[in-house]
Amino acid sequence: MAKVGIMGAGSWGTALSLLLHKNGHDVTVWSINADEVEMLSKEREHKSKLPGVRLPEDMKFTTNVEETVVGKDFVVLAVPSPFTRSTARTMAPYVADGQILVNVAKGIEEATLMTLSDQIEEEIPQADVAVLSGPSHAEEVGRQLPTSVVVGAKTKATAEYLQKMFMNEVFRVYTSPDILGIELGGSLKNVIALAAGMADGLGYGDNTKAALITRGIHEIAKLGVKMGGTKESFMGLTGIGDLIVTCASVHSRNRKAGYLIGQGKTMQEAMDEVKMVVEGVYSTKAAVALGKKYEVDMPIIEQVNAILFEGKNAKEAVYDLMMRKGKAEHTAKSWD
Ligand SMILES: NC(=O)C1=CN([C@@H]2O[C@H](COP(=O)(O)OP(=O)(O)OC[C@H]3O[C@@H](n4cnc5c(N)ncnc54)[C@H](OP(=O)(O)O)[C@@H]3O)[C@@H](O)[C@H]2O)C=CC1
Ligand SMILES: O=C(CO)COP(=O)(O)O
Repeated sequence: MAKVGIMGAGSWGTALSLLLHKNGHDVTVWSINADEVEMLSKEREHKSKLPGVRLPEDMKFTTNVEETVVGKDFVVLAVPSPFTRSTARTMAPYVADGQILVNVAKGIEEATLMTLSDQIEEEIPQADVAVLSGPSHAEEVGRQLPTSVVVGAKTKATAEYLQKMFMNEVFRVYTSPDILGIELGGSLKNVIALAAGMADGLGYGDNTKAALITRGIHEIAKLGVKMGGTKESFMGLTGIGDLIVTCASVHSRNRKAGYLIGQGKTMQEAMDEVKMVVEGVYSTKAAVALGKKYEVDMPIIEQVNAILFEGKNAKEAVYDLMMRKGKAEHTAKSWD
């Protein structure tokens, strides 16, 4: 049995707490919100974020960071990306040399263009930072529906240790050394999922969605490989796998927000209606900036940015995408 701390009691933190508890671990969950801690301690269910999922009586909830970090075999960071750095900073004094921290959030810091694991390392240099990502909606993990994800770590030993800690008969965990590729796939897919939702909101069909998914992963992989990620990660669970589930699932917050925007709501109205974090909104500007920095053309992501932040109409954005100059699908083979 391991001692585990979970930073964040949103839908993902709650679902992973239950999974780790079911695996026999001793679980302490932190939230910044005292009301949330009181509610979870009393009701043993997160009615607004993970309804219908019963949490065990011996799971501890607290607002105390020290209690969640000190003496734990590993700590999971499950706060939305805009709060990753501030949360890591509050944890830093309590993290031991070599203590394993697993980031499960998906985002890129807009101001620095840093991945979340890089931010955590900057704030907590003594930590052994790993990531867990893949197609894994909290609602389905909470209901124990078969799910497969990837753990990325700097050493094989840490990756295999975490694989053992998280894995069970309904949660299959693969390992990978490609932390960068995993994190880029997980954050950039949210931008494409917003686009897929917008297409649904506009009343477009399955053909449109298939095109967005296929050309979307093309954009993500082009940028990701140029930044140093491995192509296989973008073609795997943390790339195309997560992109498919986020573009298609009724559970996706990004798809839902995109749908509402496609129906004519503003970005703020859509975010307010979804009520949970819409990470793609935060990753879009960073994705555009990375595209510019690495000189990678990312037309879908650029159109999402124009819709979200420049007031462009979603229908007009689709028209502009369709009417770009004709081009070859890829350059892997030519007539020459
Ligand atoms: N939900 C899912 O299915 C999955 C989510 N993820 C990723 O996990 C991350 C967390 O998402 P999710 O659990 O869905 O988010 P939720 O919106 O469900 O929860 C967010 C949590 O963050 C808390 N919070 C608010 N402000 C702060 C702050 N300043 N510092 C720290 N915490 C704060 C919220 O508290 P309060 O309620 O008081 O606002 C809430 O408990 C995201 O990056 C997401 O992409 C990854 C895979 C699956
Ligand atoms: O990353 C996720 C599933 O793997 C969750 O996506 P959403 O944030 O769009 O719900």
